[in-house]
Amino acid sequence: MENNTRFLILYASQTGNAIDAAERVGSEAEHRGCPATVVLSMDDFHVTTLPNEEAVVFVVSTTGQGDIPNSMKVFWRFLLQKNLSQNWLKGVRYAVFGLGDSGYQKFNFAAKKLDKRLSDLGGTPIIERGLGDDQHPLGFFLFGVCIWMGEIKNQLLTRVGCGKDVCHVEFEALSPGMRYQVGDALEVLPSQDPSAVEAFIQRCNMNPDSYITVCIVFCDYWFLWKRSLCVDFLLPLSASL
Ligand SMILES: Cc1cc2nc3c(=O)[nH]c(=O)nc-3n(C[C@H](O)[C@H](O)[C@H](O)COP(=O)(O)O)c2cc1C
Repeated sequence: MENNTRFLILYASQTGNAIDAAERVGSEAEHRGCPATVVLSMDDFHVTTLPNEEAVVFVVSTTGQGDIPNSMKVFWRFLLQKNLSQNWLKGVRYAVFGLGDSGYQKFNFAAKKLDKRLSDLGGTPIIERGLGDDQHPLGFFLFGVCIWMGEIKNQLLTRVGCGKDVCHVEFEALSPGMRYQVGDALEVLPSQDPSAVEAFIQRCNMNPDSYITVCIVFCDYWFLWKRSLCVDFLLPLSASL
């Protein structure tokens, strides 16, 4: 992204999960140097100004029986107007991430409909839409944040709901000399921004050589999000976790 581009994250949530996901994307973007990241609920955004945006990430859940969240209703009604031209969103680059539950027949309908409409109005997808699933053992972030941030390709090979998930995952940054065999395990550790680590150490008045015990709290979706927060900040302080 250009330095002066604002990075807008618009969410629509019924019970709060999409807010957490949107804020997580926002903080990741800032962490990676995105200059102007704005996280907004859809009902706090003037939809008429959408064509002025250059980059927008939509984070929307599905509720009811394939329905959109209440906070998306005004936005969606406007987008459905027939008089909007096919070029209305020309120049707008977007990504859609849905939160849903494959136990419902209309899985992630809100995200799917939104993605199609944005495309029909001339928007350009930055990346294939991500569909989070409450049913997934790792929660919705597995299919979401990693894919959004462009780090890995992660494609589900098995059919949703078949009882076993097998994914095709591609890593771009493996060293060419690295040897591996079927069944080997690959550990992925987050890279650190040294200045953020230094600031954290100073703020907490810690000894940089000290060992830290990381306490991981298991509670549904918060697990991955809390874990990555801890690891991001604390890993460099510890030789082993
Ligand atoms: C009453 C209710 C209805 C739901 N209906 C659907 C649905 O039709 N399709 C779907 O994919 N997920 C459905 N879900 C799952 C939610 O989309 C999922 O729990 C999501 O994480 C909620 O995100 P939110 O807290 O941001 O609203 C439903 C959840 C609830 C509680």
